[in-house]
Amino acid sequence: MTVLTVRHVAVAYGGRTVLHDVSLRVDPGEMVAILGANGSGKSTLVRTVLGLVPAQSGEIELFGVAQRRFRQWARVGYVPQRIGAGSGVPATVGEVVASGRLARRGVLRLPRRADRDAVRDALHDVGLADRAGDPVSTLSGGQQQRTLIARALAGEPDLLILDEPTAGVDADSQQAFAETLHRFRQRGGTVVLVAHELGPLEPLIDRAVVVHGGRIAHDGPIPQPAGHHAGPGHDHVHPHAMPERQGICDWAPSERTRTF
Ligand SMILES: Nc1ncnc2c1ncn2[C@@H]1O[C@H](COP(=O)(O)OP(=O)(O)OP(=O)(O)O)[C@@H](O)[C@H]1O
Repeated sequence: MTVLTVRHVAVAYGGRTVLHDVSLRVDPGEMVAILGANGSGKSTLVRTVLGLVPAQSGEIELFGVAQRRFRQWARVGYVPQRIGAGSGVPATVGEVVASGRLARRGVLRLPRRADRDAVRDALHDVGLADRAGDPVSTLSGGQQQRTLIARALAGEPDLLILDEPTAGVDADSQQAFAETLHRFRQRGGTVVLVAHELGPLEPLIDRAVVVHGGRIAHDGPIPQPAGHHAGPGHDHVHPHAMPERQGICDWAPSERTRTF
């Protein structure tokens, strides 16, 4: 069973189509990066998967169930594009992370030991166990982002969807984040990650999907930015041999695209 299947999906905002005939499949345990230039449609794709934006046509399935019939949203953790976890909210780190348990325990039931354990483990996982009592506003941007990731992890999701989680995040937090995702995957989790730069996450990525102009331009190994032929990840994929595909974005697609 696939974790996520997107078939021939189109999405429009106010009559303007921004995703055209998008198909994508994510299998259990995979870590898939969605790459592409600003405005290419990456966030729209994940927001559509989550049901936050309606699809005009096509089909989406989560864990083998059609999205319109899917009810197990607690199995999906989502970290949106940076919103600033502390913006105007006087909550502590521990409170923000505990809010990630609500979908699991229900609003009307008091937290049980399993809830408290999940919050503690998630805080520990992102390296913020000693900051649980601090107001989120006193944290650095990277620590705030880690708080949001801990909130998603506290819900013990099977699928984690992250939109630009490391954008503008300090190197320490990026490294801590990579280790967190590695552990999540070792526990059997599946990850879909929207990113501009992969940085320390690159070794964890199984497959890259490049979105260009609202279409999937590549689905396969991580494309190496043109000119990086001597880089350690270079395996003789030559994007410059495909003039029609050059200049798509920072990520030059390779010819080894995956079809399904
Ligand atoms: N709520 C909205 N209403 C109208 N147009 C939108 C909306 N959200 C995004 N768009 C437009 O849809 C297109 C795709 O945007 P989207 O945010 O999905 O791209 P992206 O690849 O995630 O870009 P970025 O990296 O800048 O977040 C862009 O042209 C954007 O201006």
